[in-house]
Order: sequence, then structure tokens, then C-alpha cells
Amino acid sequence: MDVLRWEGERLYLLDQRELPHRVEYLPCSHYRDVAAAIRQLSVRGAPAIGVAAAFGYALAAFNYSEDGKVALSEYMEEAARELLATRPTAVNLRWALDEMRAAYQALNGKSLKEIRDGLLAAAFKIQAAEKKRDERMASFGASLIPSRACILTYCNTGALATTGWGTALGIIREAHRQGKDLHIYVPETRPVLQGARLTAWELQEAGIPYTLITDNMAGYVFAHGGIDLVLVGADCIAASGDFANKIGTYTLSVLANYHNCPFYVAAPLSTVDLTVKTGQEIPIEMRDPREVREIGGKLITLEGCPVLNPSFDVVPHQLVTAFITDKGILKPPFEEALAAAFKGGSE
Ligand SMILES: CSC[C@H]1O[C@H](OP(=O)(O)O)[C@H](O)[C@@H]1O
Repeated sequence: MDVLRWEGERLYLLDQRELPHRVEYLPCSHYRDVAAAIRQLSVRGAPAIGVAAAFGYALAAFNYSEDGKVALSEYMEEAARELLATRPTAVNLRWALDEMRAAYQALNGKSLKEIRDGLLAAAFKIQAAEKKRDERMASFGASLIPSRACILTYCNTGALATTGWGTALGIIREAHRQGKDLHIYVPETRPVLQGARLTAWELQEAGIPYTLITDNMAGYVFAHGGIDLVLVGADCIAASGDFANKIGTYTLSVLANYHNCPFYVAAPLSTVDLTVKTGQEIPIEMRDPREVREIGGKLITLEGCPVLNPSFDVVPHQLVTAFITDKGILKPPFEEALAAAFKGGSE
């Protein structure tokens, strides 16, 4: 199932809010439709957000009319700003838009049609590059998975989150493909239930045995010796190796550490931002309180009940066993390992 499709000057986005029971695509004829889709989590997952924003930026060139009211470069900069503002934590969003703006600069002076075609090609190139990164990560990561393992993963890090093979879930799928005997524990991942709705569905589709648990059952599963390793994704990895991921990941890292359980993070280098020195500097997206007050759009508490809704939390690098990236497995000291991985470029 495609996370996104480009057809006839329109971007169609799989509306992940409707999964697993309805498969619906949102037609985006304007870049602001793409921005709205990212904001409302119709498309979500750090790499997938970057790819969608890349196509959204290309779409802006198709939205531009040569009526002379505003210069193309000004229009494109506004589109980049609006797309960038949709979600502040996922590094891939900024990384992809920087790549697209560079592509636009390289097309400067060309005809509008050449610019449109060139930006669309650049968006497809970004999507293809993310897919390649996923495949490399899956191969590196599968080497860490024992022939028989109970793995706890979190949120959704599969094809739905990257438009390719997936990050953490891509590793799990590759290990399963290699014939390893796996059982996956899937916390539901409140508030919007990416685990219960998306990861359970991807594992079912892949024929991988799993057990859905509520988030507050994770400690029980660890305490009853059920977890051999934890494998999660990331939305922002700082230069120190501190990283941000779905809210609740910090809790899992402390549990894993207490139970001497390896804690792995799978992410492409396009999720690393070396200009962010430590976890304290990672901007944490605060989302609509209705996501906590409601489940599936149904109010479960008092109207207007006071709510806290940070979408991510930060794990200190001391609790990370290794990062699995498209450039290999990075072990402590992470500052040096991340800098060295970048030396070869993030492609
Ligand atoms: C492979 S990135 C997946 C990453 O994104 C998720 O957040 P969201 O669903 O809000 O975009 C979560 O943090 C996952 O680890």
C-alpha cells in the first residue's frame, strides 16, 4: 500500500488516521493541503513527513501562477516556511526541505515547466534515497537480532512511517524474512495509538507474531522476563546521542536499563541534526489536547479537562545501547561515532 502517490499534478496521501479499518487517500492539489495533512497526522513518521513535504514543496511550483503578483522565489520560500512549521521535532522535515530548496536554487533561471519537472524529480529522488537508507538499516539491524527473540518496539516505524521498508520495524521485518523466530510486544502508544492501529496492522500483514499491550503494561512484561531487546525509531538525534522519539520512549529506556535489556534506536542519518548539541535543545511538539481527551474522536473525559500533550520525549544517550543507521551500527561514545558517520556524508 503506498503511503503517497503523485498522479497528474496532485499528491495523494494515505490518510493514516483512518487505518487499519479504512484505506482512504487525501487528494492534495495545493501545498497547503500537504501541510494540513502533516499537521493532522494523516501522514506521520519522521522520514515519511520529510518525503511528503518534499512533494508538497514541488507541488507549490505547480500551484504558482505567473500572474506577476509575487515572484516565484518568494512563493517557494513561503511554501517551505509553511511546510517546515507543521511539526517542529522531526529532523527529516527540515532536512528534506533544505534538499528541495537547494534543488530549486540549482534550477534558478530555468522555465517554470523545467522548474516544476526538476523539483518533482528531486522529490522522487528523496523518496528513493529514504527507501535505500531503510534497506541498509534493515540489513545492519537484523545482524543484531538473535535467532529467537522477544522484541518490544514502540509507536510505528514501518513502511507507513518512512514510505520505504521502515526503520525499527524494517529491521524486524528483515530479521523475520531471514527466518528468525520473533515475538513482538507492541504498546498501543497513546494518545493517537500508532502502535495499536498501525504497527499491529503492519506486523499482521507481514505474518510476524505479536502481542498488543497497553502502554502501562510495559513494566509488567519486562518484570516477567518477556523482553530480550527494545528497538525503537527516532525523530531527532542530537550530536550527543540524546534523542527524541514518541512520548513514552523515555519510560521504556529506563525500564530497559533497569532490566539490563539492550535498547536500540534505528534511524537514518537524515534524522540526525549535529547542530543540536544535546537533548535539551530538541524542540518538543505540544499537540492538541483533544488527542488526550478523545479516543477515535470520542470524548472519554470531561469537556475541557486540563491536559498535557507533548508528542515526544527525550532519551539521554547513556540509556542507548547502539544506534542502527544506514551507515552502520554506532556504539558509544556517540558524539564521536555520529560525527564520523557524517564524515562520509548523509547520503
Ligand atoms: C520512523 S520515524 C517514526 C517515528 O515517528 C513517530 O512519531 P509520529 O507518529 O508522531 O510522526 C514516532 O516518534 C516514531 O518513532
